[in-house]
Amino acid sequence: MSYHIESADGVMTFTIDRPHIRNAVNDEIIDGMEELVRSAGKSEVRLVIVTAAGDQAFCSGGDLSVFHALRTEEEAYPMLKRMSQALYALKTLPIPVIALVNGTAVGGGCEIATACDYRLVKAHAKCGFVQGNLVITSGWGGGTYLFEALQHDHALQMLGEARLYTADELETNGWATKVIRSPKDIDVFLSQMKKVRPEVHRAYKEMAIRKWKETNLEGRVEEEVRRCAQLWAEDAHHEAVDKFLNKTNQ
Ligand SMILES: CC[C@@H](C(=O)O)C(=O)SCCNC(=O)CCNC(=O)[C@H](O)C(C)(C)COP(=O)(O)OP(=O)(O)OC[C@H]1O[C@@H](n2cnc3c(N)ncnc32)[C@H](O)[C@@H]1OP(=O)(O)O
Repeated sequence: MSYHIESADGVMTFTIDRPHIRNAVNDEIIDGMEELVRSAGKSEVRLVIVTAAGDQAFCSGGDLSVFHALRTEEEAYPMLKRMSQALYALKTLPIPVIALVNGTAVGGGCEIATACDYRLVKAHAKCGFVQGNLVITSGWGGGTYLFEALQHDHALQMLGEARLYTADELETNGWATKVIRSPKDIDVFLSQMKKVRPEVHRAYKEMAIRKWKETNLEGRVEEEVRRCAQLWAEDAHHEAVDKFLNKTNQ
């Protein structure tokens, strides 16, 4: 199984489990994300954690060895759309959602983390919206969410530079809620949240969701998905992915 969903004490944890391929997202993980957002709707769940197996990677984005078979805009769009819908559902869950970024997050991995309310980033993790190196944009809604989360110039810079940022840089630009230097830091963060009753967290999350609905967040994500699908079909994108898969990009 490429993922696990566990529940304890009102906390539902989704773990991507493909460490050999840096926790890249395949169709099964998209199934899992859909299962997560369905299950997390239950009233006994008070917060969600999204993380991954091992300490090397949180997620390396879409599994290029699988999704490179999608050649045209018409073929790429359904995959991008489906994951974007799962992440929109994750983002608009009526409870806090925490990305526990246990290692490197790139491409769609950064999009998953950006769809969450909080990003707890382990000190050794490097993260970046590297899609530009593949001559595409973000395509799961993460670019749109980044403009919501960060000051405009910091978001545009992170997307446009297409490079890995250190955890300290991510704290400075506002992407990391907190840099995790020891397991105790996670416990402190969670116990502070648990001191406040779940209905209060829900009420605050409703405020954010109201704003996102009023500003047509879903429609803006759809534009992002469509633009990415167009770029996906270009030769320059396929050549860049060929280079990555054939290890000839250095
Ligand atoms: C599809 C949606 C789109 C979006 O909307 O955003 C995307 O997500 S596009 C994908 C963007 N992702 C990338 O470009 C990731 C590229 N990967 C890397 O840059 C690096 O692998 C890493 C994540 C920085 C990790 O580096 P390192 O620790 O040095 O590991 P390796 O590079 O040796 O990787 C180990 C192994 O895993 C394979 N791998 C890694 N990421 C992917 C991936 N996204 N898809 C497919 N395969 C991936 C890599 O090829 C290695 O394979 P082997 O050599 O066969 O062991």
